[in-house]
Amino acid sequence: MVQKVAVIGAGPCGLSSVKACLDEGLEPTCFESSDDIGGLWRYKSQEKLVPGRTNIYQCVIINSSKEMMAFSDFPPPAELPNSMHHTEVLLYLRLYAQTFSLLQHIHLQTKVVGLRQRPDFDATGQWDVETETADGRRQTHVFDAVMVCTGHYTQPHLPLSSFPIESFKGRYFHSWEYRNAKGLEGKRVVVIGFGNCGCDIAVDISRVAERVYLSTRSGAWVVGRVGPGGLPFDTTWISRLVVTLSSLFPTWSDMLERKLNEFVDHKLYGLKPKHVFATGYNYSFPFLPPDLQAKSGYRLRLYKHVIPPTLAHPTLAVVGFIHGLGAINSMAEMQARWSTRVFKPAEDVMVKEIETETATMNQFVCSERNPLQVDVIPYTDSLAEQVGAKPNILQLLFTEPALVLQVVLGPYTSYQYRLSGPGKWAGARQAIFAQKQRIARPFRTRAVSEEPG
Ligand SMILES: Cc1cc2nc3c(=O)[nH]c(=O)nc-3n(C[C@H](O)[C@H](O)[C@H](O)COP(=O)(O)OP(=O)(O)OC[C@H]3O[C@@H](n4cnc5c(N)ncnc54)[C@H](O)[C@@H]3O)c2cc1C
Repeated sequence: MVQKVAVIGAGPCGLSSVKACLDEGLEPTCFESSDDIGGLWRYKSQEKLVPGRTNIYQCVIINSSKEMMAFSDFPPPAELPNSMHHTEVLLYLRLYAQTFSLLQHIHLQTKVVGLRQRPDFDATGQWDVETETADGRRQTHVFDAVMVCTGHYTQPHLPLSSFPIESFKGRYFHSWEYRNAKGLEGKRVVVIGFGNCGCDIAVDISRVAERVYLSTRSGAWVVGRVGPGGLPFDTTWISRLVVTLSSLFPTWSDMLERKLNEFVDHKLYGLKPKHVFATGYNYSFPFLPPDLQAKSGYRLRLYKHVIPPTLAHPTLAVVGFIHGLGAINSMAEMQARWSTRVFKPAEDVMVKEIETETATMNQFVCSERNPLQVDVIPYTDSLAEQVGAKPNILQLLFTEPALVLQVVLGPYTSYQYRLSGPGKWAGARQAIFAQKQRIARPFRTRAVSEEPG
């Protein structure tokens, strides 16, 4: 029977996994390679960047809302703004960890360097987890189950093979390295990539640079956080503007061969540009057994995006390795709750579902560049249904009409998944109306923006 669970990583997904284990009466031990919790949400200054670790830039503000980022049983304090700065997300995560006494289960500066099925895995489902502490001490521990919560923004994807970059004399770097616009004052900068990071960074640099070009392969809609007159958002069609050198030319490589030299030779603008590659990330699990590795750019073959279907026991869960429109936290929290109560249908059932789902998503949402996408609500609902936590809107309509209005008309939040079934939180109703209440906890702890990495 599963009792001892290793949780790898103490970012948002690791924290909610530790909590899910505790809720189910399991014994979690969380290994975190850095010296603090918070994962991606701990901003590190340039000199503290460690290859293989997640990073954010100084200006990161969440791209959803604080209610969408909330865990289902922990509404963010009313004092926090709707569009939280990364320091406030970190604060929220610290409060979450403190409130549910998660810290005592976390071993900091302890990196997982190996994960192997034990020789008697077919009988026991157990794993050998090899860890290394900051002072180089290695240890192997036996666990009944493992939850991998290591994030996936650690390995910058630099598409240099499409760029004759050797002939480019300006400076270039990936958004992973970007901290702030310092050093870009008065420069001409090309930001390549039109995702969240690309847009954020282009805006940030535009405050000090002489000119910023944002490069995209295709047009897109841009939705502002606040529109004119305080309306919630404003939409602007970004045509294939300058934005893009690549739109001037059919392919990216053409673009660089023909245009970059002009930049570099100062013919076009008379200044060397800088390039910021906001071109996404590769992913891998360096410590996983080879048969469970996935090729970058491919969807992992995981049942419910969590469990490898081919293992004799469902004792390995990958949490938070997907994304969709919205926040990761609530989806990942549901994955954690689901995997701690794991059940295992026959292998062929899992494989069939993976194939059907992959085909559907490839048709509508995913691409080779974006293979981790899911349809958030149906996906989270499907997990919730299996742990008995899917909200029954019809029933709620009679018992909690105000709540239904919030669930149906309000922002997509995770509170609705604590309304019934196991793990039901008595305060879920209050959580829905969290904006109106204050949390009786010291809120103004240290707002951390610079931390040791
Ligand atoms: C710039 C940027 C902005 C974002 N903005 C948003 C947003 O607004 N809203 C949103 O929902 N999401 C956003 N995201 C996505 C973000 O990744 C998730 O919100 C969230 O941080 C994922 O949590 P995680 O726990 O999976 O990973 P992480 O936060 O990356 O944490 C992983 C942890 O695992 C540890 N770890 C890794 N390997 C090991 C190992 N071998 N042994 C031990 N520990 C290990 C790491 O040190 C780290 O602490 C953003 C991402 C980026 C890059």
